[in-house]
Amino acid sequence: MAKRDNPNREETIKQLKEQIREVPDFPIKGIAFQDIFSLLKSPVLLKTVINLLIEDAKSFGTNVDIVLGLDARGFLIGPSVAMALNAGFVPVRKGGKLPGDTISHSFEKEYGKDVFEIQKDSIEKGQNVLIIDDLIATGGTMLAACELVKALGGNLIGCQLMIELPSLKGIERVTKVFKGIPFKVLINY
Ligand SMILES: O=P(O)(O)OC[C@H]1O[C@H](OP(=O)(O)OP(=O)(O)O)[C@H](O)[C@@H]1O
Ligand SMILES: Nc1ncnc2[nH]cnc12
Repeated sequence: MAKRDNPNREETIKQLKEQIREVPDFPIKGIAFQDIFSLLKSPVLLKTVINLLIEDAKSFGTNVDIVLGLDARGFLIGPSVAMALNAGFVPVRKGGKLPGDTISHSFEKEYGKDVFEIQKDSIEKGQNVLIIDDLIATGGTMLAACELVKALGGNLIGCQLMIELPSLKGIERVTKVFKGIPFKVLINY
């Protein structure tokens, strides 16, 4: 959407950012944790942030078949965006949570190691997939999700975030591997 269609966008994003609480030394020492729950508890701001994410998702300009949400905070926003795009929702879950045949990918994030899983039949070959999560820090999490989409033969059309921590260069890391993949971010730090 062109800037003139939503002249208050920048101001609104600034207001959203002000409501995200920073918690020092969580979950481990040295991490400045950006807590989105201090924003989502407001009925007005919840609606605002979801509507802006929907606006961003539509601006990828490609028909999306599947919105892929990342465990767990990606689940808070993914289904609303999927509904607005008339797309389906598929979860990527932490290890051992999904029934049936799955594939997995290990990764490292800002504050530890983890493993992601996806159900083998959740994406059909060639389906257009948009990945959504609340935040990108080092990019380890998003990179793992991109690898899972690739392994299932999905057509990755983009990655969408509510928040980017640019100093950790996560987008740079992902786009080095998945060249040319577009990113959309609502709030930068
Ligand atoms: O860019 P990275 O350094 O990989 O970090 C980003 C990831 O870290 C957080 O998830 P977390 O694993 O804490 O899970 P949660 O959503 O269950 O809280 C966040 O929601 C992202 O998914
Ligand atoms: N600094 C941070 N705040 C919130 N979630 C995160 N995930 C990874 N790094 C994070």
